[in-house]
Amino acid sequence: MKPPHIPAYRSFLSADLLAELWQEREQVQAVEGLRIAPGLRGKFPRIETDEALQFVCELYQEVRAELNTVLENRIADRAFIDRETLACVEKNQGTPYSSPDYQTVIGKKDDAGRIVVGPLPNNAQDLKEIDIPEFLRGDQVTLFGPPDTAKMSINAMNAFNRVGSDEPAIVTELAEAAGQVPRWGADNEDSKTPIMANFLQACENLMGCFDGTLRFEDPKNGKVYQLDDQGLSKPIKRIPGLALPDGNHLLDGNPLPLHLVDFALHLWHNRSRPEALVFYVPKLENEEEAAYLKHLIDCAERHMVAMASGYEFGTIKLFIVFENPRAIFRIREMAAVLHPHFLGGSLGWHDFLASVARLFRHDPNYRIPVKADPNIVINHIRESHKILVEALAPIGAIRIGGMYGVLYEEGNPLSYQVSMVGYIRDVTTQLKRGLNGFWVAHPAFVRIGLALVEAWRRGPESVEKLVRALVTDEGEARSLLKFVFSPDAEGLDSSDPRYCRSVLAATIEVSDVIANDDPEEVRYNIFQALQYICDWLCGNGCVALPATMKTSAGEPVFVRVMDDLATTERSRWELWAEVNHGRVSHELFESLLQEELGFLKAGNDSANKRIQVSWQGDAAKWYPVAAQILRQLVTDPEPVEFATELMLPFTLDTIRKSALE
Ligand SMILES: CC(=O)SCCNC(=O)CCNC(=O)[C@H](O)C(C)(C)COP(=O)(O)OP(=O)(O)OC[C@H]1O[C@@H](n2cnc3c(N)ncnc32)[C@H](O)[C@@H]1OP(=O)(O)O
Ligand SMILES: O=CC(=O)O
Repeated sequence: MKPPHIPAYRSFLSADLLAELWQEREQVQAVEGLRIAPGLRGKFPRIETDEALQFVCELYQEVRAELNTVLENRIADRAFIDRETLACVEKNQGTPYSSPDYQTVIGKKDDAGRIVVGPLPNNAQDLKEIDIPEFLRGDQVTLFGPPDTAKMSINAMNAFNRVGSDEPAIVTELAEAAGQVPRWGADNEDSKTPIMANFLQACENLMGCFDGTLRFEDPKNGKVYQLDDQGLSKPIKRIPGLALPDGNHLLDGNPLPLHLVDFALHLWHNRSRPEALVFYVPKLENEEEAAYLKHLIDCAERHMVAMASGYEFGTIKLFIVFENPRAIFRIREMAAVLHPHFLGGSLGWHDFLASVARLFRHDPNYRIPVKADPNIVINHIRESHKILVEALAPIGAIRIGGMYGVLYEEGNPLSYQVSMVGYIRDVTTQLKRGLNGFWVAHPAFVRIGLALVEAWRRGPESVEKLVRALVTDEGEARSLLKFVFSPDAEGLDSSDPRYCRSVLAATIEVSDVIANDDPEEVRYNIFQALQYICDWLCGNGCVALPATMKTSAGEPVFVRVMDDLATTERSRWELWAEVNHGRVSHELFESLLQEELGFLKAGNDSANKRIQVSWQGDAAKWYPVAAQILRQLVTDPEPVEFATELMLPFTLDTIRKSALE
């Protein structure tokens, strides 16, 4: 038997499973050695053409050795991080967590002399000025969402024109006067269940967005969805991270890389539209990984130029999501490697905190900020935003903040108010830091976001007028305005020995919102993760889960919180740390898991605890699987790095069919 092309993929798809898949996949006559899941080509003949598949496979052959090196390095680097962290735990005996002498893996060198986590001593090399294409200049108010359905894609494209019936006049005035259109982060990553049909449908929907033909008639109510004539969002496609294989396209028995399949199919079909060739790249870790990406793009563009279609080198443009704790210290190096494709980057907090928690998993003193903390962006993502701006502003690159995900309940004024207060706090904080934009989860926040940026540009009078229109309670508005016009929270100076830890939000001893091991916090994380994983298994990678927040007077208010794979990874690493460092017993975890499963199964909502993902239909079959996956994620002493290592097989048709029988 031949060795696998990319052994790291075996942790997602076992050798036995791959052998089975290989037998049932259908041979593509035009491409030697390529087999595809039955039915896919028939369903998506426009996408899965012979020529496109030929291009995917040639590109893969050119880059696979380098990709393999990157993924093998990740494994070696994880092992180094874990070994060093355990050694630090020994050395730190008796040293308080807040002490400047407290040691971590940051700055430590491996046998090859590489600093695995942390800044390089000499990262001031000259960077070239970034040339932002005309169509991407301006404010970067970005709606995210999966392009899997035509309806959602059209709604995302038309977000600017979605004017609520009760939109305040000042929002209308500012949003229109801004002269900007939203961006749309067309997400093929954390808000999506990676079922191949979803990717191919998304590819087709995006083509329809670019050529203006996408249309949908909702069979439920006859409503027709089509693209507006003006004000359309600019789509930027987020491809999956490097770690994931694609079990649907197998070359000589090996799964192709999912990011490569998604990237190459999109490029192939949109090669004559430069506006379509802008991508968000998630979960990249350092300049070595950026070099792989550069190689992939160089090879891909060589093919494009050779086809003599007028294609120019450098057309592909990239935003990097600096959400990995290693990447945040290497922004300049990554920008340099990715020239001339690099446009800028974003930094949210969900994935960032989840991967920081993974990094520090063996340090029992490390505590992740709790999800309910309303000040995460303000207090914990402060230094990382500062680093992003300091690295990118001098070269004119675009810097984008993170996602605001607290949605209001329609028709509930208090819920609207609480959601707006959080939104305005996060947005104005990010604008104070010099960011050019941010992400939102739902179209209802797009025009308000554009209006906020325009008001900020105009000055305090406009900001106050807008805030008062959005937050009508006098007390709330007053304290919000005080916050908005105060300077940003103080951070640590970069000469402080704890600075790099503070960049990673790794300085918190106990959350002032709720302790991580409080049974209510544990219960919340279980309740959230069970519903999310179940919904993911059903095929919906993003869901708004019910939650309660408080007004500034302490009154509980019902809201909906955007949950995706990143927020669920955050929850499970928090649970893992509490259980594995012995602050929450296995028995307590298991009994809360059983109670939450019982609550979900009984389906009895209460006033302050509502169920979003009902135990019905397919979900009834997936809930027990979700519970087993969560148990494994939380209690395994050597947990998988990505939850998808356990979940990916459930995206494959054969396994889905037998699970649902
Ligand atoms: C941490 C990270 O990685 S962030 C990036 C990943 N996360 C995301 O991309 C978030 C994407 N957001 C979403 O998927 C959705 O907004 C959810 C799941 C959170 C909520 O969805 P729903 O509960 O269906 O929202 P709701 O019922 O309020 O939708 C109202 C309308 O807005 C539309 N809508 C809601 N969210 C979006 C969106 N993100 N893009 C486009 N349209 C949307 C719906 O299609 C619906 O349209 P309709 O009025 O024509 O029927
Ligand atoms: O990817 C974005 C995040 O907030 O995580």
